[in-house]
Amino acid sequence: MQLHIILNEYAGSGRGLKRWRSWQSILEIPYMLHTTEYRGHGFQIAKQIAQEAEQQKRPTCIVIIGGDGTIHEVINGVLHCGWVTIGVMAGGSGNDYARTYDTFGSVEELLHFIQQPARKQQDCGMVTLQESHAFMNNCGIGFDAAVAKVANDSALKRALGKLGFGKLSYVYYLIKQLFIFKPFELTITNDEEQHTFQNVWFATVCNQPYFGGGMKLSPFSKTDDQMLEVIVVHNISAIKLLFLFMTIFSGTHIRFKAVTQLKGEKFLITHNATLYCHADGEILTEPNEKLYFSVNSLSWYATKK
Ligand SMILES: Nc1ncnc2c1ncn2[C@@H]1O[C@H](COP(=O)(O)OP(=O)(O)OP(=O)(O)O)[C@@H](O)[C@H]1O
Repeated sequence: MQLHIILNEYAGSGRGLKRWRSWQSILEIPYMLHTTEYRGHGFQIAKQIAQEAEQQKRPTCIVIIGGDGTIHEVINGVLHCGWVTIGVMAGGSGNDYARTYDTFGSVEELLHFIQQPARKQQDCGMVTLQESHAFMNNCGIGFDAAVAKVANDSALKRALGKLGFGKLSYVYYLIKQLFIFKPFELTITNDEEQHTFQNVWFATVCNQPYFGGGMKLSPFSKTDDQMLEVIVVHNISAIKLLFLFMTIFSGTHIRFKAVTQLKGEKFLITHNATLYCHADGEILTEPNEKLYFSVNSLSWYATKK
């Protein structure tokens, strides 16, 4: 099995690079190292590796050292390539992928996989705006995407990240957005049924339970059931929303009236507001008044311990 490593040195404010350095000296098998040089580079590298694996019919493992954004890019590059298996060594800030999917915690675990490869076929969600994007964790519009957008663009996140407190910037921007964000009206069409919600803070479509660095937003989501769940948070004051966020860590928020959960293979979400949209925490820049969601069943392979 050919081994490629895709490293985002900047993930987790340098955590990815630190972990790779501790591995590098003891990884005594052949591998090819690719370092991402810009946003979107992970997709390009992975696509190239998948094309070569396909042409040469060669079993290939790509180990990603990075966070959810890098994983998102790489898996989008290898969808439907049966020759590639994705392994991850979590090196990001939020690491929601690593909370559900198997990851490598040591070089020994990676070597064991190379000797006896075991893998599992996984679903991903698809969101179509002008283009289609796959997401492994979740894709959402509204308040959470607005927080991600301002935090990711901020100098504060970079400064706190260097000190190891990157997550604090999200808390700061979350509280700030509570006073700025304007709830909106949203319609979800699912299996011929139409649901309209007023005063929506956010709507997130989930392929796995975790979101925002460990919040159990969609406790019943599974990555191999060919289904997606959408969580809508609506009709709640800003202060109560702050308390609701605290209950999301344990997954108990779904008991509240302000939280609606729908399950299906397909959803159409429409709105007329000006909103940000994210997929696995990466901001999508296309217009998003109409979002088509579907599940792309068993479309990629993850390593299995
Ligand atoms: N050399 C680079 N310079 C700038 N940005 C990069 C570079 N390489 C990758 N990126 C971008 O960095 C962003 C963040 O990466 P990633 O999500 O892996 O880390 P994180 O945000 O720390 O982790 P998490 O998403 O788990 O919180 C991604 O959008 C990725 O495209």
